[in-house]
Amino acid sequence: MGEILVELRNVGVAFSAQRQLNDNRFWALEDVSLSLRRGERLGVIGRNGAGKSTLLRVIAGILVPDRGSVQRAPVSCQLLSLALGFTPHLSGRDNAILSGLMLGLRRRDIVARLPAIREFSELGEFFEQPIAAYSAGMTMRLAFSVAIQVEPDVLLIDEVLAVGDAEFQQKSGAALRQRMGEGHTVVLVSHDESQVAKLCDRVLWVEHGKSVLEGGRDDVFAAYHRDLHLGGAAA
Ligand SMILES: Nc1ncnc2c1ncn2[C@@H]1O[C@H](COP(=O)(O)OP(=O)(O)OP(=O)(O)O)[C@@H](O)[C@H]1O
Repeated sequence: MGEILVELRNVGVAFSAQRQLNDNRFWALEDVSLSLRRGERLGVIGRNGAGKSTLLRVIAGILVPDRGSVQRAPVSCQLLSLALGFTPHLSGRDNAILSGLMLGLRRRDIVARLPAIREFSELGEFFEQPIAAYSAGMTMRLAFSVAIQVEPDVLLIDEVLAVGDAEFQQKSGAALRQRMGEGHTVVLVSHDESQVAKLCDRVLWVEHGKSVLEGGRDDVFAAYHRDLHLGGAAA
């Protein structure tokens, strides 16, 4: 087994906006523990609002938990999410450079990869346009192209693969499988079970901010389906 890259112990995250509305703090994550090892392909499943995106942000180091602990080896983590990351008034090219810089690459190394990023994204002239003009699908193409070329140690994917058209979905899925085959570490949040089944071997099921079950893909899916069938007894 690979070394542990990120370890979460009994992590909880409360959001301040909802904290101010009433005295009961709202815990988007209540108690999640997880060890992510090098080369692992982990899927995260759970119903809407279960805390999956919040969990990815904790793994990425964007959110600092309000309780519990996070230990991270010195690795670069990139979060692919439509909800954050890009600066709207900058072009695709400049956003790609910024993303690379934030991942710790040297500017000249990022610049050397720009042609490949542009080509993979298939954005053409839009690559030079402010991304405020992009559709959700185009933003996803840019984010995915940067991630696949910049090669973070840990790639965290939040529901973005479903946004592209069928052709780009196939291409990004193939690139991801190749990346995974090379031993890269990936965490994928998705409601698309076939996507998770294709790309991940281990699955974490999260419900109401708590980890319910973590293990082999088939076992966790079987338990999740039993629970859905019973109307959410585990939740
Ligand atoms: N910035 C925020 N401020 C306040 N509440 C938030 C914030 N982000 C998330 N939440 C709340 O935390 C809970 C968990 O949200 P999260 O987005 O992590 O769930 P999810 O499992 O990814 O959901 P989905 O499957 O619908 O994308 C939800 O109730 C959500 O409304």
